[in-house]
Amino acid sequence: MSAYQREVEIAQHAVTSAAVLCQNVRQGDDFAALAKSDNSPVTVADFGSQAIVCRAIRQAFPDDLIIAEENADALRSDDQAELRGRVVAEVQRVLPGADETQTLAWIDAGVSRDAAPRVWTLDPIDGTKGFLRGGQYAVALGLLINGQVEVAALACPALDDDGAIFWAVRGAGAFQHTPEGDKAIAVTPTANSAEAALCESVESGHSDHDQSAQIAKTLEIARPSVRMDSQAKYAAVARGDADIYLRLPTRAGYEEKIWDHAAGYLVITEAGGKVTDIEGKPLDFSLGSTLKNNRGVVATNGKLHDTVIAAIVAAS
Ligand SMILES: Nc1ncnc2c1ncn2[C@@H]1O[C@H](COP(=O)(O)O)[C@@H](OP(=O)(O)O)[C@H]1O
Ligand SMILES: [Mg+2]
Ligand SMILES: [Mg+2]
Ligand SMILES: [Mg+2]
Repeated sequence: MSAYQREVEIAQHAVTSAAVLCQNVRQGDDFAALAKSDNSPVTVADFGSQAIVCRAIRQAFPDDLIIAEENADALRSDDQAELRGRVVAEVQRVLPGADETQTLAWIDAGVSRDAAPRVWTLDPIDGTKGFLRGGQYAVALGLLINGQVEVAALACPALDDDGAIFWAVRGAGAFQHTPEGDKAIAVTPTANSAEAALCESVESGHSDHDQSAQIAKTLEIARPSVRMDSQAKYAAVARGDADIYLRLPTRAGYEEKIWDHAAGYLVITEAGGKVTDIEGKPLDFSLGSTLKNNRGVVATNGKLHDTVIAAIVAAS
């Protein structure tokens, strides 16, 4: 039996169920968002997905901690009774018999923020803006042991025709789930930056598009950059659809959240690629909920990594 076999099974199953909930919501006629205190959106599906995944982890590994993006505070308030009811109803479509008290408690199982020897990190919907605009989004789950990402499960429900599920175990490879079984995935062999495909966020507030255009020019990249929401970008590089993912800081002081990167990081790394910050420093997942020792993120097929970092240094 390979290491973390049970964790992989639970994680894959959890993100798959959560992806069903998200697609159910997206296929409905109303998936309006609530604005959080930082003005970013959160939807019925973000809450529902977090409930589904946290419940699965709680059941299988009752002692594990979970650092997840959302919490149930807003849902508990009297003026959000309607939203709360819709979240519970969506959870019940996937888990018949679930009640309101359980649903809110499952969501709040993800409120850990501190580092721990064994802790999961969950983004119930990464790319909520993509989810809302009909673009890409992901359900991203990672297991950190002593600050290292050991297990990842990444569901991209809007990728390909029927969605795609990726998973990885440190030292054991990265895989895409298919009806015929799990298929190992690998990055491209591209070593000439002029032939590379670059991807970045759709949101210019999340990653500097002007600077990436400048870097693409330095690297003589001929193709226009592919803009895509969520950690689907990590999956794209991991399976060779793209060669480079740039996430260039738009404002000083923003700390990247671990749930935005842990799963994608392991999937690319195990597919043969490389992930660092914009200075080429390894991402440090050992510091709690943010990557406070890093700035931005650069993911590549590995072969192009040093060239890309050099181009970023030259551009800044
Ligand atoms: N100023 C900023 N810089 C970088 N990332 C940011 C940001 N503000 C928000 N984000 C993050 O960007 C994520 C989406 O990434 P992308 O733009 O690649 O799709 C958001 O995840 P959520 O959608 O889970 O909130 C959010 O955590
Ligand atoms: Mg968010
Ligand atoms: Mg996110
Ligand atoms: Mg999110």
